[in-house]
This record gives sequence, C-alpha cells and structure tokens, in this order.
Amino acid sequence: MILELDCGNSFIKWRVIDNAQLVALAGGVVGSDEELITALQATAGLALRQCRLVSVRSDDETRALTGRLQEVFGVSCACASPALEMAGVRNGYSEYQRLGLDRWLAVLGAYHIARKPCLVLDLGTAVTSDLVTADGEHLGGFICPGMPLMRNQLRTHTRRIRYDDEAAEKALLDMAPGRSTVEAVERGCLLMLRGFVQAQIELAAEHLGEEFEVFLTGGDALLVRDVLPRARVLPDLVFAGLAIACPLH
Ligand SMILES: Nc1ncnc2c1ncn2[C@@H]1O[C@H](COP(=O)(O)OP(=O)(O)OP(=O)(O)O)[C@@H](O)[C@H]1O
Ligand SMILES: CC(C)(CO)[C@@H](O)C(=O)NCCC(=O)O
Ligand SMILES: [K+]
Repeated sequence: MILELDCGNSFIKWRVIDNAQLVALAGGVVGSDEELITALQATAGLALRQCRLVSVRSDDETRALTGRLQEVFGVSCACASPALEMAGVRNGYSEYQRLGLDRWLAVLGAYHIARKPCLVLDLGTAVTSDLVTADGEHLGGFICPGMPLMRNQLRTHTRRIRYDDEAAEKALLDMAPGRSTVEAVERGCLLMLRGFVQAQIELAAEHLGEEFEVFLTGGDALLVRDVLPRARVLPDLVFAGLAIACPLH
C-alpha cells in the first residue's frame, strides 16, 4: 500500500492506495501530524510500503512529518519537488522554484487529463488559479485569500463580528441580503469568491481561447460549483499530479 499526502497550510489530505495504484483504500482530512498518525493507526489492515507527498509547509515542518512516519510506520517518503518542465508542462514562473507545489501538481494533473488548454482553480485556505495552454505552457496564475482567511480577517479586525461555525454553515444555504451578521459576512465573502472565479473564466477565454477545460479542486470547491457549470470537480486533482511528479515502482 502507498500512502499519499497533500500537506496544505491548514489541513493534511491523506489517502492510501493499493500497490498497483488503481484503487483508493482509505483517506481523510486531518488538522495535524499527530491526528494523521492516529487516523492511520485506526485504519484496519494497513500495510504501508511507500509514501509520497507534496507540502507547501516549511522544510522543517515537512521533515518533522516524514520523520514521524518513518519512526511509526517504517516508511520513507518521496517529496514532490519543483521542476522547470515535467510531463509536457513548462512552469511559467520566472523563478520556477517559487510556484507552490500544490499548484504545480494540480496543473500537471489537469493537463494530463485534458490534453488541452486548462484553467485550474483550487479553493483552500488560499484560492489559486493557474492557466495552461494547449501545448503545455503554464502562463502563471493568481492567488487570493480563501473563505477561511476572509472570514477570519473580518473576525480578527472588527469588534462586533463574532459567530460560530454552525451558524456560518447555515448562513450559506441562501444568498439573499443578510439579515444578521453571520449571513452578511458569509454571503459577502462567498460573493467575492464567486466573483473571483467568474473573472478567471473571462481571463482564461482571453488567454487560452474559448476552448478550455475548467478544473475545480480544494476543500471549498463546492461553494462555487453553481457558477461554474462546465467545471470538472476533482477533489483528488493534486494526487493525480503527485503520481506524475513522484512515480513509485
Ligand atoms: N472534510 C473537510 N475537512 C476540512 N476542511 C474541509 C472539509 N471539507 C471542506 N472543507 C473546507 O475546505 C477549506 C480548506 O481547504 P483545503 O483543505 O483544500 O486547503 P488547506 O489544506 O486548508 O489549505 P491549502 O490551500 O494551503 O492546501 C476550509 O474552508 C474547510 O472549511
Ligand atoms: C498559494 C498556496 C498557499 C496555496 O496552497 C501555495 O501554493 C503556496 O504557498 N505557494 C507559494 C507561492 C506561489 O505559488 O507563488
Ligand atoms: K491545496
């Protein structure tokens, strides 16, 4: 079995796949290294042979996690690393090492699946957009705060914006003008997010022509799905790219 990890800024997404790399056997989302160890220990019949991961955390944090996995499960981890060119895609950053590895892998995964121009949107702690042309040229992209960052900035920098997560979830069931603080803030932030992704569609048409695929991933992907009816929602897009960047034998 192979353990795959996507270590984001707030959460670690994990899954275990079979040695033939065909089926996902288990998976989840956890908030810390120790929570990951606990979740894996609770997975029945676990027999890890290898691990591959992508991390946008600091090298120290990533090393601490790979050290723990070696210690507890005896597996060594292959880590995705930056590349100027891979699997027919050319990194568009002027300093290619600076492009977030989660973005790079999502782009590799999307281009591998579509083989045509792609717009790749990832909605997590941060929201990212990346554009790739028909011949695999990554044009670069955009980064803006995601829902968790937007709402927390408002909560942190105002005196009277306070509400809990349960109220937040309920507020998004409707998009009418808010009649409470929680409705006003949650719906306002969601409108910003929807505006951002709609602007990306216009930009993509400008830079890629009308014929492009839209890929949508990340924990908050479903929040914008109804304004992007043509998007392919692929929660495992980063893992698709990870398999390309870190092939295991
Ligand atoms: N099962 C889940 N567990 C945790 N967060 C979830 C889940 N489903 C949806 N979310 C939402 O997804 C968002 C986090 O997205 P995601 O997990 O893709 O990114 P992240 O790891 O926090 O950050 P990054 O963008 O750096 O990868 C949060 O707003 C959270 O509310
Ligand atoms: C933008 C995030 C935080 C999204 O997870 C990550 O891709 C990252 O840390 N990127 C480095 C900066 C950049 O991509 O330009
Ligand atoms: K991510």
